[in-house]
Amino acid sequence: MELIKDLPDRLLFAVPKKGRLHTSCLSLLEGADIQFHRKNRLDIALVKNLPIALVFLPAGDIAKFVGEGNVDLGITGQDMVAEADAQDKVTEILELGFGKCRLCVQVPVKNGAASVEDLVGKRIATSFEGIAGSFFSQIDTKANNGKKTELVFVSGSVEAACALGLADGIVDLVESGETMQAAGLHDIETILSSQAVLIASKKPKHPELVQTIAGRIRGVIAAQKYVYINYNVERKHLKEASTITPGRQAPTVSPLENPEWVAVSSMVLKNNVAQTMDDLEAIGARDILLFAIQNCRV
Ligand SMILES: Nc1ncnc2c1ncn2[C@@H]1O[C@H](COP(=O)(O)OP(=O)(O)OP(=O)(O)O)[C@@H](O)[C@H]1O
Ligand SMILES: O=P(O)(O)OC[C@H]1O[C@H](OP(=O)(O)OP(=O)(O)O)[C@H](O)[C@@H]1O
Ligand SMILES: [Mg+2]
Repeated sequence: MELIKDLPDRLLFAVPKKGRLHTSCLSLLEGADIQFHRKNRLDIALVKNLPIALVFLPAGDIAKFVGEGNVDLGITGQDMVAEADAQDKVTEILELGFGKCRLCVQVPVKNGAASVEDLVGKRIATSFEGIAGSFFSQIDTKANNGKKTELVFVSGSVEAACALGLADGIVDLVESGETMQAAGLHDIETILSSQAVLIASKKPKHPELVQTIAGRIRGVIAAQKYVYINYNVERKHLKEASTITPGRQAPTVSPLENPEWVAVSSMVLKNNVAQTMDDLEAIGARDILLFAIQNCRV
């Protein structure tokens, strides 16, 4: 009760209460120094060091709450935003780099349809009724043979539907493809690609705090993407070095006691860093050091 009384003054931030996005969201909140204690079974937690309350909701409902302005901020999948038909009702602030997957039309490998056009008039099992519905209504219209594809709603374990005789194809998420393959299915079309996103209400009640949190989370994401590199190189190779490590604005160049040499430091993308170090070595750079970035604002 004490808790509910406190809510009106706080920014409400919706976070998936379980499932695929939950753990990554918690580490993002930790990285952004959003401190809270969640009581057992309680879906609301007051943040200790900011006027925020976290609301733990099913990922599938978060776009709706943000879109209607019930909460100012939320984290969910882009697929969920599309399924809630909320793309125009929310502002997508930031892609978060986790929860990456594709929403695909899948059919049995053995004797399944060869294309989505072959599924016209047949049955499709899915938990994405909105997206699959508009996708197949377009396919039906194009086919123009009077047949309508039938959607069968299932809330989970969608891949089982074909083997159980419930459907001729499914629309569901694929990440590694393991679940799809294990069920004897393969994908014949990708409807959309998705990842987790930070979304905000179009009319937030606490616009300044939205910016503060967005800035913090942006910093955590950037820190995960970049590393900091430091090396010495002969001044005559500085131009090539600057091309290899251009940094976000420009590399920092510091003089050394030996005037023919300079020290260079720069932020570089983590996913390409081995190649970057190879390229630096190839132009004679020495003492190449790599540092993790704990947090940043860029
Ligand atoms: N295998 C996956 N790999 C990556 N991201 C995924 C995967 N499955 C789902 N997601 C992402 O996570 C979001 C939430 O999915 P999740 O499976 O946690 O919820 P759910 O299926 O509604 O509930 P639950 O599976 O807990 O009953 C999806 O909308 C999608 O954006
Ligand atoms: O390509 P993969 O890496 O195998 O991942 C895809 C699976 O992950 C999700 O299911 P989840 O585990 O959430 O189970 P659910 O069917 O109960 O939602 C999704 O619905 C797929 O079934
Ligand atoms: Mg799931």
